[in-house]
Amino acid sequence: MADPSNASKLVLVTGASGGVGAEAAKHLAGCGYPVGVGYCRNGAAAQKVVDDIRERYGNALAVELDYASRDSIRGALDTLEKYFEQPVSVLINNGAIAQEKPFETITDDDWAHMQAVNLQGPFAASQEVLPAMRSRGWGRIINITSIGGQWGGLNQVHYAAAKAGLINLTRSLAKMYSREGVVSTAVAIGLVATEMSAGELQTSAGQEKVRNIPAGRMATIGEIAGTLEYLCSDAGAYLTGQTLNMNGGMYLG
Ligand SMILES: NC(=O)c1ccc[n+]([C@@H]2O[C@H](COP(=O)([O-])OP(=O)(O)OC[C@H]3O[C@@H](n4cnc5c(N)ncnc54)[C@H](O)[C@@H]3O)[C@@H](O)[C@H]2O)c1
Ligand SMILES: CC(C)C1=CC=C(C(=O)O)[C@@H](O)[C@H]1O
Repeated sequence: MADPSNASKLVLVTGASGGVGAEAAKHLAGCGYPVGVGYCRNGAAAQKVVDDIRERYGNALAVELDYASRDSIRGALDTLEKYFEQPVSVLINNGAIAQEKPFETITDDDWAHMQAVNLQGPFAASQEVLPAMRSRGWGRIINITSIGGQWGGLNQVHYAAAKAGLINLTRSLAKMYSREGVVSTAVAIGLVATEMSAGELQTSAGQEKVRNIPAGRMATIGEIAGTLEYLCSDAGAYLTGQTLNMNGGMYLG
């Protein structure tokens, strides 16, 4: 349900043209937050998310944001601040790439690009939003990470390493800024059916992985968005530096 006090808390969801990010953007708009819908390439899909939000809930704006470029991150934040007349109060670092390939064939460029998008991007975006959050004494940085970053990778070791880094970045941010009201958390997803997991889910190994999930199924994007709603709220203020395992029991660490 929409909370009127959320209107003064601008949310930016990166990589929100589809999948988890699009659902998160819509769900949080439904809670009364103004929402920046970040996209990297698919501007038309991001605009559809925005149109849907404007029709059903409130205000949203699509902004191009490529994690591989700090200028792009700065440009997106600038556009949002001008349009909504407030800085970003909730940053959801959701955008990411995946690349399935055997460890022996990962090149230096593959590794560097993976870290640039999946770890350096969230680092830079966090750095850029922090000054305004600190001066307001309220902020949320939520990093979408992966079970791969917890139990290690097999088919995408560089992805798993970047996602592990994101968990540690979350802890460091929490240690440094929670006292000032800027809370940092991570959500580690096990498996959810999106464009990212589509290839893996077509393989017999992927289907076996799903069969072995203790909950008996993958997460839904709605369940992940519901967790994000809690983390954005004031009720979630004391939950900082933690990684929430949205994995149906696949990993219990
Ligand atoms: N799908 C799964 O099973 C699964 C499992 C574990 C973790 N995750 C994580 O969930 C998050 C959402 O992924 P999804 O499953 O919705 O997949 P998705 O592929 O639909 O979404 C990823 C989004 O990131 C965007 N993106 C790609 N390159 C980018 C860049 N350079 N800068 C900014 N954004 C960029 C894409 O355009 C896309 O919109 C990701 O962080 C992913 O790592 C997903
Ligand atoms: C996307 C996700 C759950 C995932 C991460 C890491 C893998 C790996 O083998 O390195 C994949 O198996 C995949 O399940």
